[in-house]
Amino acid sequence: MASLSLHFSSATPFVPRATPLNPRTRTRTLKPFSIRSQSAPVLSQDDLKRLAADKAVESVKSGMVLGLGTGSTAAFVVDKLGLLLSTGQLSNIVGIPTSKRTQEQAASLNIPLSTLDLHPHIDLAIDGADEVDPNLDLVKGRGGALLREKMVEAASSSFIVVADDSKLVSGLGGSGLAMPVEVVQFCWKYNLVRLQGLFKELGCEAKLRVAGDGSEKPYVTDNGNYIVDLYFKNPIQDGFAAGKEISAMEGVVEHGLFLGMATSVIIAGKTGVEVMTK
Ligand SMILES: O=C(CO)[C@H](O)[C@H](O)COP(=O)(O)O
Repeated sequence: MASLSLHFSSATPFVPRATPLNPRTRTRTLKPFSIRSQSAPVLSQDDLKRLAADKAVESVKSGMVLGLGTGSTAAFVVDKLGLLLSTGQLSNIVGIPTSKRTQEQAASLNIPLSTLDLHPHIDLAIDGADEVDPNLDLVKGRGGALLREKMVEAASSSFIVVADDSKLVSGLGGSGLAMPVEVVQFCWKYNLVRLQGLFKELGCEAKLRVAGDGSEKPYVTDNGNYIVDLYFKNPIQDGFAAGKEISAMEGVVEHGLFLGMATSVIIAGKTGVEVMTK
């Protein structure tokens, strides 16, 4: 894995510099930049998300078919695309949204939209993530859009992930937050119990996601399914094996392990923006 770092401050311009191979991670920082700085600005988490989003949108060219992700970071990407289209800095873009939420946001910004049926080959998808490990493998879907996200991102020639540095983990499932599995409504409890049993040794607790509107009603995805959230005490050792076993369960529609899919990950942290590539 290689990475590109942008260290920011209130001063400009960026000044290219060389970085050595990191012996611990065996990664090299590519095309790095440092900055003549006085003091670093204080950035909120939303600032970081926007920085990552803006950096990713630099890869968008007029005429592209784009996968539009879901979530608060992806929403900054959609906002920026809307702005660049409205000012004529981009043109002839077609967006394939990964959720009804994103579809509504993009439509409100006059971004032309289409579907995977009409555009089965996507040039570039940009989306957020819930966890990013050192191999650029991901957990996604805490926003509930994992099925459409996986379909759209799998159909994309490039997939750029945008996130703030709170999403970095050393092993997937290691954040202690949910790893979602989309299941059909029919006998969801049967699958919840089976999923929990599958990961017994990782101290897994499985919970049905609720709507979050104050009621105990289940959360229903854009595809009419439920989500079982898996909480792990210990990280998943072999994501591919885990994904295969989850997918083999009848009634499981999709899981939130996005393995070998990201072509690069843009991470914004308090000290800069890092672009990690394989
Ligand atoms: O997978 C997702 C939605 O299904 C999101 O990309 C993920 O949850 C990250 O969201 P956010 O940018 O709001 O932290």
